[in-house]
Amino acid sequence: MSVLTVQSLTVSVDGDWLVDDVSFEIEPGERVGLIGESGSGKTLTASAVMGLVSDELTVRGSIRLNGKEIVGARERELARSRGRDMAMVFQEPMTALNPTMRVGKQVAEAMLVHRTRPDRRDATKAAAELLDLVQLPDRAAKAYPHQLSGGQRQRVMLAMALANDPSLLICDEPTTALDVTVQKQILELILAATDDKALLFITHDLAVVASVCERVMVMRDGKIVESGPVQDVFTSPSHEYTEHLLAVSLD
Ligand SMILES: Nc1ncnc2c1ncn2[C@@H]1O[C@H](COP(=O)(O)OP(=O)(O)OP(=O)(O)O)[C@@H](O)[C@H]1O
Repeated sequence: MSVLTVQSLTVSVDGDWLVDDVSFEIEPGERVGLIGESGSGKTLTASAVMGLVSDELTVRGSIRLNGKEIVGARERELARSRGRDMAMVFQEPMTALNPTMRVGKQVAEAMLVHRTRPDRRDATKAAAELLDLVQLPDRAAKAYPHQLSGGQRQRVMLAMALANDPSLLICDEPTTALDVTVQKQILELILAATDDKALLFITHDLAVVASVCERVMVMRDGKIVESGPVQDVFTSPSHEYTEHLLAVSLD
């Protein structure tokens, strides 16, 4: 069974279609890239999957995570899945981290809130192991977010996202704000950590898609205009918009 099945997803505001009849599936262990120019609807698609679309927008269609419907689900149900069955890493970790809590504690809290660890002692130990997994030094657990570099903060976000071993990980431009060396390290961590998971990876960077994903979907004006194996789409695009994206990325 697919981890994620999206069928005829639309997101609209006042009759404007921001996401327009989008359908796709992601299997366990599959890494799928979502590319497209700014404003094409990539983040909205991911937000709809996470059940995080703001109230003024209307979401229609079906999004099933491990068979469970997300569209129309109650906030309580969604909150139970978010951070446990599905997790998301954003471009700017500062907005997702609590500035007043040491990062080790934040990672532990991610587990305690979902009761995937029996007690705080156990969660603290697991948090230290996760921070080690994302190659942060031991002392990082005691740091506040502002005391870490952008790359280190993104490692914390990844540790938090992985804390409850979600079956779906969504990364939305996770490395865009980082320099090339750090970007490469974080991408390697994401690759290593998502071996058995479904990964939806949003980016502007086609080279990143080529190094991370097996399959890619190209979005334009809220629609998926082309999708397929990365190799096929990038070497012989069938849509003129994909050709355009490829040409722009080579500039
Ligand atoms: N709450 C909202 N109300 C109205 N329009 C919105 C809202 N949220 C997003 N949009 C619009 O929906 C469109 C798609 O936005 P989205 O953030 O999904 O684009 P994106 O492809 O992720 O772009 P970027 O790469 O710049 O992040 C944009 O035109 C945006 O202005």
